Amino acid sequence: MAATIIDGKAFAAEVREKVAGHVARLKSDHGITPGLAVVLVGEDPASQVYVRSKGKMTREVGMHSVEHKLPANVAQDAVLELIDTLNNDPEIHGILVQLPLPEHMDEKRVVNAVSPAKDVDGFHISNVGLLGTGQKSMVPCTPLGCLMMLRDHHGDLSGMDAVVIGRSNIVGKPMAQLLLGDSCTVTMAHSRTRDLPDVVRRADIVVAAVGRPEMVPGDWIKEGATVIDVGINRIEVGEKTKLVGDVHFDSTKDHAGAITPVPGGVGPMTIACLLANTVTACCRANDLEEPEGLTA
Ligand SMILES: Nc1nc(=O)c2c([nH]1)NC[C@@H]1CN(c3ccc(C(=O)N[C@@H](CCC(=O)O)C(=O)O)cc3)C=[N+]21
Repeated sequence: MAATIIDGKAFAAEVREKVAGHVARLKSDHGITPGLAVVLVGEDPASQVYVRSKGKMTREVGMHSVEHKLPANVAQDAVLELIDTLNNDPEIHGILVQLPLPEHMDEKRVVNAVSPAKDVDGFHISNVGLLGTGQKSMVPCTPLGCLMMLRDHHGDLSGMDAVVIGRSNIVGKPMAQLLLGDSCTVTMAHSRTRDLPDVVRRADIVVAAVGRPEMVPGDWIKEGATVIDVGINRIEVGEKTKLVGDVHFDSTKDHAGAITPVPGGVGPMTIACLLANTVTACCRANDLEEPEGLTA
């Protein structure tokens, strides 16, 4: 059976439209404009592209958008100072520090300097702990976007067998927590997992988040399973480059139940969830009821 292609691009546009509605309501009813600050250190061209598209979409939904670009050789203390200023700025409800940071910086220290209430990436240890204990938190954007697509496709995920491939702090681990929260039976697989193909073959839901182009072949995927491909890998094909996921799409698309494409799957949802998290943070900061369906 041919898989349903889960259109992350269209879904993300719907999420952004919902966000725009809440932004309009916050402005008209409360005189509040949600604000997002993005901090970019260094000149990595790929990072610059993401930051630009984030800024554009932030403005499109009517939010206040600020970008801080710092040179790669900036002192860590200057970044910490900027974060402190943003933490205390009442017009800013969300702060994102683009990762990775240059080598000379202590990434944990910088990430944990962001006020947990404004931590729209959900990377601060307080938010990690809250998510891990099932308490209200800021939820990392990529796993949140994956969860939204899974809920939309399946409704209830309860009792489903989910395998997450990849154990990163930004995707794999929080993804597993969210799936557990929705009562899946969760297996975390990684580079040392024995018999990875057989582990993946059990899964009703496969989330691939390893960052290795097309490493999951179609014959690892159970007939009818749902495949969420988090990988965004740029590979060379002859003279050109193209984007591929962590899953080999062509060998999977004919027997999976559903699959997210790359591009146009998880990526656009990640940005939409960043905007959703900013609205959520803004509502919480102002003791207003937060929108339904935009958080875990
Ligand atoms: N603190 C932090 N938070 C992040 O969320 C974060 C980060 N740092 N560092 C960099 C990565 C990367 N990232 C992407 C988001 C959307 C697309 C996206 O929308 N991609 C398009 C394709 C874009 C293209 O054509 O290049 C797609 O998949 O359809 C890609 C990559 C967020 N990141």
